[in-house]
Amino acid sequence: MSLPVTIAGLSHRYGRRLVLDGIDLTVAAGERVALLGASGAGKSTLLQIVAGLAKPSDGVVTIGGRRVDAPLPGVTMMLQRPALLPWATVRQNVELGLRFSGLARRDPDLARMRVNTLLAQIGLGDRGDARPTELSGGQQQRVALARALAPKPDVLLLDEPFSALDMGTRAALRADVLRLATDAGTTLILVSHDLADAEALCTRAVLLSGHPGRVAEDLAIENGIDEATRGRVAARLDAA
Ligand SMILES: Nc1ncnc2c1ncn2[C@@H]1O[C@H](COP(=O)(O)OP(=O)(O)OP(=O)(O)O)[C@@H](O)[C@H]1O
Repeated sequence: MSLPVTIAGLSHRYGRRLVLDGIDLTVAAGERVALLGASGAGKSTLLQIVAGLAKPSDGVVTIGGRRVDAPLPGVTMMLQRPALLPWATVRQNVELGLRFSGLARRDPDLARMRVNTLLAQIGLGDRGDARPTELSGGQQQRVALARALAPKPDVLLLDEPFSALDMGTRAALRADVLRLATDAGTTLILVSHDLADAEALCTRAVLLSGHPGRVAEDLAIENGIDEATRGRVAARLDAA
């Protein structure tokens, strides 16, 4: 299942500093949207609020009609650094996603099968017993992706998940995310300051201008973008 995300009249302050101002944004069920903006535009703050990890100063976020004021089941987040448990195996790290969802307890056989399938899909079918430290950075990020996708989330939130990776690994992981998210019809919100990430994964790009972050442009990108738009977006992303 996939669910719509609605952000209405959202503003956020850290202390007295306004970092997000009057954000209105609706992401349809199954839609894949990139949130782009220069460093400090408030992208991560907005994603954390959508994840229920922070409360906005003003405004409301709903997912599937349900108001978000704490993390909701069915919503998973993947960060720039994989944050795997170093003492647990690759398999146990992926299973963790299912413990939170309750599937591991309800149906251990199905849970085991799902973990095996995911490990095979990310090319680590034979590394389930390895520790994260025995894997490369790209492989660790794949495990984090498998963990985020294991509970078959309705909404997947990605915060710069590719930025620590080299170009080859980045392209491969983007392809993994795209395949797994489209197969499941997952609603996806990707935070990035890289237009190429957005073009690889998303059908729509929302640009935040900075200080405070406001929606500056909302672009359909699924059929590519023209050079003038590309230049304008690049200039905005470079603006610190
Ligand atoms: N916990 C915090 N306390 C105070 N200020 C914060 C906190 N987190 C972020 N900020 C500030 O809020 C603003 C927005 O930060 P945020 O991390 O959301 O931006 P971003 O667009 O994700 O940036 P980047 O691309 O560099 O990660 C920045 O000016 C940042 O310094």
